[in-house]
Amino acid sequence: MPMDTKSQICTVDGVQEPLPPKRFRSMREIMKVAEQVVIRDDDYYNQVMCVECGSGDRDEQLLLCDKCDRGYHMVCVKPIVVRVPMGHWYCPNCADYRPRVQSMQRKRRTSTLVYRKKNRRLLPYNPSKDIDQRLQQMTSLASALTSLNLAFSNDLTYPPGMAPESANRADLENGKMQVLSKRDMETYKQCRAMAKRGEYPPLLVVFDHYQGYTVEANGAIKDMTLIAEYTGDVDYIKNREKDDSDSMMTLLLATDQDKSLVICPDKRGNISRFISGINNHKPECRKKINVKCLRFNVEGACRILLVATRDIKKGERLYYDYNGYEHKYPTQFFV
Ligand SMILES: C[S@@+](CC[C@H](N)C(=O)[O-])C[C@H]1O[C@@H](n2cnc3c(N)ncnc32)[C@H](O)[C@@H]1O
Repeated sequence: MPMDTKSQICTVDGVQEPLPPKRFRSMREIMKVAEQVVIRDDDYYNQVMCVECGSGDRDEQLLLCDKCDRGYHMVCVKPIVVRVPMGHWYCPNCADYRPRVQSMQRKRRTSTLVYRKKNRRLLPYNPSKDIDQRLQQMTSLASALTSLNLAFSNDLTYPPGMAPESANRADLENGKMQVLSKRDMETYKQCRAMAKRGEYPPLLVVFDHYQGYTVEANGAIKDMTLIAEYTGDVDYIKNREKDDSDSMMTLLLATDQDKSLVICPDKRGNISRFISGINNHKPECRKKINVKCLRFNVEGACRILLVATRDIKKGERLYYDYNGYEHKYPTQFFV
C-alpha cells in the first residue's frame, strides 16, 4: 500500500489538470478494514484429497473446483471428466455457480489441476549480460535514489528507534502467511547472491511526466520470475499513523495491532519502491498488471517479494496492484 505525497497531473475530458490533494486514511483506519489475504501454500495442494474417493494420489488427474478449491479425480466425478476442462471447472456441489462473463482469455485457462498448482515455482531473474546495459540500469536507479535523497539497500533494515528485527515474526500474522517453499527458498537465495555480486534484475528506472519515477523491463522477464524484494526500514504501523509517505508497504498484519509492521523506504530502499500501481477504479487497467506483490514467511520472518505474473517484454513498464491487501489506496487518478 504505497502512498504518495507528490503532486500529480490527471487528464479530465482531454485537459490536463493537477490532481486534487490526496487525503490519507490513518493506519488505524486501514487496519480496521484490512482484508486478510490468505494465500494457499504448497502444503495445501499437497494435502488435497478427492472428495469422492478420499485419495490424494494421481494428482495429475485431480481437478480443483474453481469455486470451493476442493479436489475431484476426473474419473471420480459423475459424469466422469475425460479431458482437463478448458477454462473454469465447478464441482457438482458448485455447479450452479457460473460467473456471468467469461472472456475468451479466461476460457483458455487450464490450471485447475492440483499438480499444476504444486509445480509453480519461482524463477531467478536473469541479469543482463551486456555490461553497458547493466551500467545504464544501475545509473538509472542511482540517480532516482539520489534525487529523492535515498540510500540503496537491498535488504530489510532495522534502525535504532524503529521496530527491532525480533519484531518481524511471521507467526504473529493474523491469518496464515504463505511459507516460502524449499525450492523457492533456493531461488530467493540465488537472487540475493547475484545481487551481492552486482548482478541485478534487467530493470531500468525511468522518469514519467505523469507517474514520476517508474520501472521498465530492460530485457525479457519470464512469468514467475522473482523480480525483487521490497526493502527499506521496518517500523511499527502504530509509529507511522501520521506518515503520508507514498511508498509504505504493509509487512505484517498482526493479531495484536500494536505489533503490525510496515516497510518504509523513505531513507533507504531498492528498485521496488519505484514500481507503478494500477488504477483500481478502471477494470481495464487490470490488464496492465504484470507483477504480483506477495508476502512470504521466509525462515520465520515476513518478506515481500515481487514476482512476474506473465512474460514481460523488454521496454514494458512494470505494474502491480497497490491494493493487494488493504483495497483503499487512492488510485482513482492513476494513469
Ligand atoms: C511507490 S511510489 C512509486 C514511485 C514514484 N512514482 C516516485 O516517483 O517516487 C507511488 C507513487 O507513484 C505514483 N504512481 C504510481 N503509479 C502510478 C500511476 N499508474 N499513475 C500515476 N501515478 C502513479 C503516485 O504518485 C504514487 O503515489
